[in-house]
Amino acid sequence: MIEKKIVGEKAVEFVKDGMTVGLGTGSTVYYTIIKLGQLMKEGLTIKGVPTSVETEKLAIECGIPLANIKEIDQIDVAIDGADEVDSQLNLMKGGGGALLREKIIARAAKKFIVVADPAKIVNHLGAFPLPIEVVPFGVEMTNEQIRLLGAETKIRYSNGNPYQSDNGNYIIDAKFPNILNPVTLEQKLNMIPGVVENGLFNQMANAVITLNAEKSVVIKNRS
Ligand SMILES: O=C[C@H](O)[C@H](O)[C@H](O)COP(=O)(O)O
Repeated sequence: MIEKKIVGEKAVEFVKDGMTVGLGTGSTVYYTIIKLGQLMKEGLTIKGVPTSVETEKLAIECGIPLANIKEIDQIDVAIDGADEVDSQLNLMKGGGGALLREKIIARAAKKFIVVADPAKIVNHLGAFPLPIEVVPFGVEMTNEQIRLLGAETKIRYSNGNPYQSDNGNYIIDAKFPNILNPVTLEQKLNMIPGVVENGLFNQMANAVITLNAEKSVVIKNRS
């Protein structure tokens, strides 16, 4: 999709020589990673910190050297996609199942930049089911606790088996009605035993790169 390519490529402007860069997961940041690979051939030097096995493979294919996660002293910028972005720049993420590593890297980064085609921009989060990473043990009980918060839930499946994240966990997709208070919901979900992390990234994005109605690139900064 051309919109994803435009916003994905624009994000490389936040990357400067010598930086350690958090590399998100998905079909939008894909274009950022490809572009960074091209720029490296022209002399840019960076190290990447991938948020998934899929992104790790892509970064290697693109010739981006990977930082050793145990030795990183700082991540200068992390760039990632989103499934939804609200007017406060709160995000819903995890459609691709990578939310846990993505959240760890985004939190550690000095700057977190989001690339989102215009279809991702919403007034309130919640049209997209919220991905929640849970440990496999007792998944039905964890699922029930999430349901009690008012969601319709589904354990995510892939090829007839529960989908497993890169961390060996399961994902529950939880359809809440409009999420009017994402901060409270994020906290409530993470208090449920068995929940590892959820896909609400509240007040984390420093900027969101998207397109306006005229298809021009706009950068929304969090106030
Ligand atoms: O787990 C996946 C990630 O949170 C993605 O960043 C998110 O799903 C957006 O992906 P895409 O750019 O493919 O729409």
